[in-house]
Amino acid sequence: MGRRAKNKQAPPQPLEDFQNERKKKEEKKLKRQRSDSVSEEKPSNKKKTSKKDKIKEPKEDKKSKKSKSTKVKKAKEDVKEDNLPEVDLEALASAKKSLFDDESDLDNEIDEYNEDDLNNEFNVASDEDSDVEDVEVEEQKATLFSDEENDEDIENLKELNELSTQKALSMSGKPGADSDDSDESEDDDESDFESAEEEVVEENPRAKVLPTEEEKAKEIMEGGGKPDVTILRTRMIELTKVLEDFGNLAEEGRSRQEYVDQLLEDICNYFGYSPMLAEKMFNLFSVSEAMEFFEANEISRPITIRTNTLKTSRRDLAQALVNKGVNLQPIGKWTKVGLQVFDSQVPIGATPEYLSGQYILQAASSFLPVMALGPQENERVLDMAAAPGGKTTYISAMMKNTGCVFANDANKARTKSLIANIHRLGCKNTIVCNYDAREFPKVMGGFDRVLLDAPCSGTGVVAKDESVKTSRTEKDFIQIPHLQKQLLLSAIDSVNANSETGGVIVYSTCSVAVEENEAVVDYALRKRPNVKLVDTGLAIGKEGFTSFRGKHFNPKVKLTRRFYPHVYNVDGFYVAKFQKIATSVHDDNKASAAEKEALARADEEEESLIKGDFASFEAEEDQGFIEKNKKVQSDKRARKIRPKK
Ligand SMILES: C[S@@+](CC[C@H](N)C(=O)[O-])C[C@H]1O[C@@H](n2cnc3c(N)ncnc32)[C@H](O)[C@@H]1O
Repeated sequence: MGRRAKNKQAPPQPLEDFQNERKKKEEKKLKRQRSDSVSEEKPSNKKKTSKKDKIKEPKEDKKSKKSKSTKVKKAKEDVKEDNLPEVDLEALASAKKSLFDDESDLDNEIDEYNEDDLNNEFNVASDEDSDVEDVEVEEQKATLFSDEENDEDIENLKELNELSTQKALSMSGKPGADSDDSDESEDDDESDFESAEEEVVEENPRAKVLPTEEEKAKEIMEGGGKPDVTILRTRMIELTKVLEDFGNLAEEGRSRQEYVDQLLEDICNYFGYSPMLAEKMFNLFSVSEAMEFFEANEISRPITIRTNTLKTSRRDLAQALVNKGVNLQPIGKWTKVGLQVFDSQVPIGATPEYLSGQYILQAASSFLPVMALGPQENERVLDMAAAPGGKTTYISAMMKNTGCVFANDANKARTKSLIANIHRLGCKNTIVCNYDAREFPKVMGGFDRVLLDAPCSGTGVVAKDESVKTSRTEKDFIQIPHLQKQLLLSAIDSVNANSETGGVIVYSTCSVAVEENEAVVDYALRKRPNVKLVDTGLAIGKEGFTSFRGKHFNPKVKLTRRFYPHVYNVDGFYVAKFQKIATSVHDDNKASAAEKEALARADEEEESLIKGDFASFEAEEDQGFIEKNKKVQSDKRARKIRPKK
């Protein structure tokens, strides 16, 4: 039972606006928390509710409910309304603290970069319609971009987009061609918001939030087999509040775990996750941030395209597309090739520019591993898991069609789309191959750079593929990392440590699970001390975890980067960059994928055996044995490494 937003909303914000807004909100939140703690010092049984304490109701009901208290009891009474939209983003957006903190209208209806969907979605006016040029728009086009793309160009593009939007609105006969509806509604929201600030309600800080088993059974009965979404939403907000200030808000005699368990149950019912996955994702964040993450997964990410610089410049592409009625904007300062598409009067996956390979539909997060890889002209680069080629074609473009890119994928069927993209985008320096990537370096080694965009559980792209919510099992989070570890070792062994320009390995996944990210990187650092982690060089991203739920990783794992939908409005992603500092015996490894698999299995079994044996080595007297064992292991490793010449 996913709670996906179904209503088309205003165009999504560019990443930078999204982040600035988030920053402002965080500052506001801090301010609010500071003033909360000041007011806590003054004893009072009256509490002034901030606008974020209020549960924002759907527009038609909001005003009439302004004077009501936020007590859970009251909220439960409100459940009777039956006209609720499937997901009330507004209500979620204005909940306590940063819970569902994002008030921006980021939603659009397209779930995936499925070209047919995109074409239908954006085909709001016929091609002939777009021939009717607006004189004002024409004049603007002439000055759209100067030779060097700069901020002024971007401003020009914004203005041009506005004119183009107005033209589209007036052609479609929709109201608002001369006014900005979204602004108006924001003002409207803001005024409701402000008046809520002034409200003073009596509140029992230790209100009963946890339902009894009987109450839960009743909820299910009254909801016709499943709990009512409004009850769930209200309770999630209240549970989050309590968990964020447990000492002051929890009911006497109730444990934190009871609140967490209830919240997880509600998350599963409301958003449609399996209990295992809900808990796994919940554990990655603070309680309120976890709620933001779950909420962001209900909203599609913006449609983005990457300019193929082998064929055109972003400036020329933007101009050509704007001429056709595509409303777009640069994604953000961190990329010089990305454009965000707000809407279009033409099918975005079938324009002449698309068909002639001037751009590719590509998620913004997908640019990041290639930027971290930083391929140079005339290098030899391996893309180990390349299909359908979004990153291969970017690598090829960064190398300006020089050198050689080996684009490999184990799935033969998927190499068809890889080949099609390589052809369409005019990549002439690329060779497609079809191996299990664990066969490298037996197939070929000595690359200047290797990208491993690994097969993964897809927990970062739930907004694109809702099936992830229920299809992933515990076993996946053992088996997938098992494969990822072997692939990463093969990637490392396939790089030439003495490369004059590179010696770089980038590991990426579209998963947020620690098992597939930090744990894999940490494993590689342990197994291959001839590599070190280096800064990804990416302007955005959160630091990788150095410890997680009792597991400690190499401190350098901090250099890896995590990307989250609720923070950057991009798919959940992970990027790690290694530099190979010395050759090792493994570089000459002629083992096949099957042999490596068998070895990895034995290794893992041994590791877990050792872990089991060492489980009682916590005591101080055993510390000496542990240290001695570590030294023996590291001496063994050192003997295997040959220093870089
Ligand atoms: C995340 S996708 C790659 C996306 C691609 N890099 C892009 O940007 O378009 C992972 C790919 O790994 C491939 N794959 C899975 N197991 C593999 C293996 N053992 N060796 C090579 N490729 C594998 C899958 O077929 C899939 O195409």
